[in-house]
Amino acid sequence: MTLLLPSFPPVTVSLLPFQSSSGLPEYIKIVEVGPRDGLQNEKVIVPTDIKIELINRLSKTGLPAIEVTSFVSSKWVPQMADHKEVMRGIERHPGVQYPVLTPNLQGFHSAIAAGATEVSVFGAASESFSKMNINCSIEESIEKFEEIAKSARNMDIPVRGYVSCALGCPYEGNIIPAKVAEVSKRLYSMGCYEISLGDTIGVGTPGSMKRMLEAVMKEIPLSALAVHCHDTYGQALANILTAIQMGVAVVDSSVAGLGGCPYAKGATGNVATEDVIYMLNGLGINTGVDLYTVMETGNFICTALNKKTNSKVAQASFNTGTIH
Ligand SMILES: CC(C)(COP(=O)([O-])OP(=O)([O-])OC[C@H]1O[C@@H](n2cnc3c(N)ncnc32)[C@H](O)[C@@H]1OP(=O)([O-])[O-])[C@@H](O)C(=O)NCCC(=O)NCCSC(=O)C[C@@](C)(O)CC(=O)[O-]
Repeated sequence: MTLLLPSFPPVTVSLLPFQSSSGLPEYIKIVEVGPRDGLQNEKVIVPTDIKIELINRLSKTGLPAIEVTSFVSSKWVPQMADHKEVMRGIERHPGVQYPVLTPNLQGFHSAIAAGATEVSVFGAASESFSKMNINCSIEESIEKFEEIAKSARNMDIPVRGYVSCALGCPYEGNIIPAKVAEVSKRLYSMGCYEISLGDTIGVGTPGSMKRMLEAVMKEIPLSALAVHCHDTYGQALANILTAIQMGVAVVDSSVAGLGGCPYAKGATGNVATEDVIYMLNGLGINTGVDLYTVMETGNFICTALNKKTNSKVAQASFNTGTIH
């Protein structure tokens, strides 16, 4: 596949582990969700070899975690039907985590059989969204996640937990921070090592992010929190900055800003990994990720999908042929 990237010198990513703006984390872990969240909503089925190549390229960027696929029903999310092939086909790089989504024990067992070494359960702070997304109530979902957590513990498999609709729901609108804190606490108590707070439909603002995090931080250590922002209303970077100013040091993002949830109509892509890295580089925060290689990878997948990147940084770099 020909890369259309203009020829500019590889960007020098500043890796300054001890130099960060006052009060901000020195290192931010980026969890790349492009191969899963980024692709799950694509209408045309992406060939399995493209998905595998996307993940292999992302593995060479310095990203510490890449969400690979979902072990969900292919009737619900046809794009993820090749989960086994993708999981088995990727090259695994030392030091990179490759989590996959598992909604129930059936998905967990298939994931482990296909070679998964980390799983994520995905709950919600909205009853309606839980029902629409995984066909059960929040309470029923917790029971299913507890079964996964128990099996995972016995097998030494780390479990990450998502809480969707942390800043708003496509069906119920406003979600109170106390509900987000309650669901987060239950996931954390069952053994999820990290709770990723999802602004599923990208309606949050720095104000609502701050109020929600204040509530969750009363229940869960800051070190176990991540934010997962969609950019529907153009607030994602501002929301992430708010979260990291409050001490959150794990950020989910998607290469080229791909993404959207099939059960959250109208929600656009996740915040672009390129844009997050650019902002963090500017703040002197170390991510260990090479921006230029991520941009090349974004170009690869956008070419394969025949779509324009949602990353403002990649767009600006293509337009000007340079990067700052
Ligand atoms: C959870 C289910 C499966 C329940 O779906 P269900 O219909 O209630 O399941 P069931 O247990 O009644 O079983 C019905 C059929 O599904 C099969 N089945 C049952 N479980 C599995 C499984 N794990 N893998 C494969 N197949 C499965 C099962 O074998 C059976 O097959 P049949 O006998 O009819 O042929 C369904 O609702 C589902 O697959 N939902 C997927 C939802 C999804 O993937 N949403 C997108 C990800 S969440 C997200 O994007 C948000 C996030 C994480 O990014 C954060 C944010 O932005 O907020």
